[in-house]
Amino acid sequence: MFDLVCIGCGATYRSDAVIYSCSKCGHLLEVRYDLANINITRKEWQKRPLSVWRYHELLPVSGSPVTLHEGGTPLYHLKRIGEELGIKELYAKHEGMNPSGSFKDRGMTVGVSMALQLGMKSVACASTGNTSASLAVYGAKAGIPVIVLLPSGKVALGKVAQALMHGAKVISIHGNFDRALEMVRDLCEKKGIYLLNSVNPYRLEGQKTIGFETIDQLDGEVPDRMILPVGNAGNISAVYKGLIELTELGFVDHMPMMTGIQAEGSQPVVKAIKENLPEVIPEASPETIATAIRIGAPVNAEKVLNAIRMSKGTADSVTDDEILAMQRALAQKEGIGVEPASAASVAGVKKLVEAGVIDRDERIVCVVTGHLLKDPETVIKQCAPPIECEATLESLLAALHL
Ligand SMILES: Cc1ncc(COP(=O)(O)O)c(C=O)c1O
Repeated sequence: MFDLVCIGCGATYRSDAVIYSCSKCGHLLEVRYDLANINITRKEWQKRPLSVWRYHELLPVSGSPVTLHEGGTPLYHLKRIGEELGIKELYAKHEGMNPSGSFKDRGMTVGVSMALQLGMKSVACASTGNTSASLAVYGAKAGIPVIVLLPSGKVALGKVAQALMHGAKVISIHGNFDRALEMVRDLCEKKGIYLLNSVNPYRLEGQKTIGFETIDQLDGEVPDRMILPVGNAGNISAVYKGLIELTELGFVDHMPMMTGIQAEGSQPVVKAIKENLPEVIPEASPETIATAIRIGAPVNAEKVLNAIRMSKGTADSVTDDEILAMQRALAQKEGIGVEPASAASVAGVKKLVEAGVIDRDERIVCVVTGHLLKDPETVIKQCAPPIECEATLESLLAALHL
């Protein structure tokens, strides 16, 4: 039903090969379906519950998946922030509402299911946090051992807590994420462990369903623009790929402009887009409060440049202050709690609208990628502490100035 195809030279690999990049030219692989033989209509999809698995005809898993009911996340209309920015149709797809609190679950339900399908006995990843939390959760559900490599001291507390509690072997590397990824790739190759970073083409298959759901939630309408925070650039590339499949199936007739937002201190993709470079030049020391996107050498560089350029989208960066201000705005004006990296997408809208790059008439969907509680330390630092109060009504009234 599908092949693994090299995005560089077009070499084709069997679907049961354990392989992450082309053995001939080294480029990344992607899953290609025989779309002419996919017998499904959008109407039939819509009869099923909104979830990753609504779209199983366009996913590689053949048996029962390892699932915790991922996907089916809300698409919120950002009325107040939209009004302030003069945009009528501004939406947030809240991926923090997945089982482990981030979009990674969409990738892991598919990735871990494929690990079992391929007969793998253990799985591993490097992570800025959410990937490790999600892999720990799905590894636990599948009953296979999980190894995760984290950049020491640079992972938000909630994510480390999840990886530990769900039973992963957690290794704290004295180096950044990019180095941890190199190490885990070597480890997996040498020890026959299944790699579940976003170089794994199956993970991206799960993540592409963000785009499918968005279109279903907009009653079949394609947003003018989809905006995502970009780190390793897997998610934006995945959503683009999925929407291309929908156009090839004739389910939609055009593509949204794919727009990537990075943090100012970690913006190799933005630089490549703005300077029209043929490739992304890695940054050696990325830095941002949004630790989830603190990545200097995105592995999906080639895919993201193609997604942004082919869809006539763009990329821009936002400062840490802009990220935190939008995190507070989402929490306090919309009731939507997201972690800093997620707020980057909406902060990017504000910047691009004010700069006149985004038209106020556009229908815009921001993907907010992870839940507020992932990074409690950054939250606490921004908020005044609770008011201490004696256990009497008098003290309470005084504390409330009433
Ligand atoms: C919350 C959050 N947002 C965005 C991203 C970036 O996604 P990608 O690496 O696919 O670009 C990540 C990646 O870890 C993340 O955890």
